[in-house]
Amino acid sequence: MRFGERLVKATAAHGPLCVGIDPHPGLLDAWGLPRDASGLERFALTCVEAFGGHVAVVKPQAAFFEAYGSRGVAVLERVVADLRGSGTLVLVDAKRGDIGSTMAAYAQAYLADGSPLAGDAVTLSPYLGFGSLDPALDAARASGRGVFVLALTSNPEGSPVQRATGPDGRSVAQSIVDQAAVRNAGADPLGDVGLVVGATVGELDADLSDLHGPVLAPGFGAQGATVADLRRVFGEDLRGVLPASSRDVLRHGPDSASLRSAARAVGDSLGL
Ligand SMILES: O=C(O)c1cc(=O)[nH]c(=O)n1[C@@H]1O[C@H](COP(=O)(O)O)[C@@H](O)[C@H]1O
Repeated sequence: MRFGERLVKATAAHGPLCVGIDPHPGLLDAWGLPRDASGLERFALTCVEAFGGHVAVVKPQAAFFEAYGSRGVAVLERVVADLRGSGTLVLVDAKRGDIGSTMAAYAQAYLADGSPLAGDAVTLSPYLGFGSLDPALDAARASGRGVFVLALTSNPEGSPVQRATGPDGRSVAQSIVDQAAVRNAGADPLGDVGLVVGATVGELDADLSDLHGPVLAPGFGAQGATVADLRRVFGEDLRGVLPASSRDVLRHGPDSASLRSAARAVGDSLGL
């Protein structure tokens, strides 16, 4: 089954919340874990126990694993495998983007069957040009996976770049939306090329109505965005929008039952 179809099924069963696994060093401290690969492993596997099979999508943030070298990457591989085994969709947040020929290697790592880092989808950065992502988009299509391309990010530094106007009068963000929409054309109910639009971005000034793809909306919780902000950004119809939260849920650890009920409470607060 294609990624878009699996996502629709997963959100129908569990609601649209995407929970992030972001093992910040400060969170390891707060959970009473050492700042090393063993602490990382305990943290990550507790998250797997808490969320696996209980939320639609889990998003491990690759940088926090890479920080511990090969042992950290091995933990990420285990997280990907265990979550997929539990039936939860895994969005590996690696924000990859490179010239096309190198992009093919990233696509092999994150989007090909048999690769230990390949979850169900990966985040991509389009700032070497949307077309440079083609090898990843092709690989995702071939293996039934998905991608989430940064369009309007949640950080304030993104805005001058992403809202800049190109020679054709469209904003950079709108041209990313439009190119993703071309890839999703004809997909029903949801295509496999998603976008990232921060819940904190305020006025959207981009038209998502032809996207036919999912939208990851990070910034919910710790970065200050609320349910009202989600509605301000996306309007009343939040179909296809996946609000994402990491620290606001993870601060309820290390008890896995408390983490799970925090995720449920945040999910319920969305009223979706
Ligand atoms: O692609 C992302 O996930 C992402 C895009 C964006 O615009 N802003 C953003 O915060 N993120 C990620 O979403 C997570 C947010 O974490 P919290 O602020 O703790 O909820 C981090 O892993 C960020 O890297």
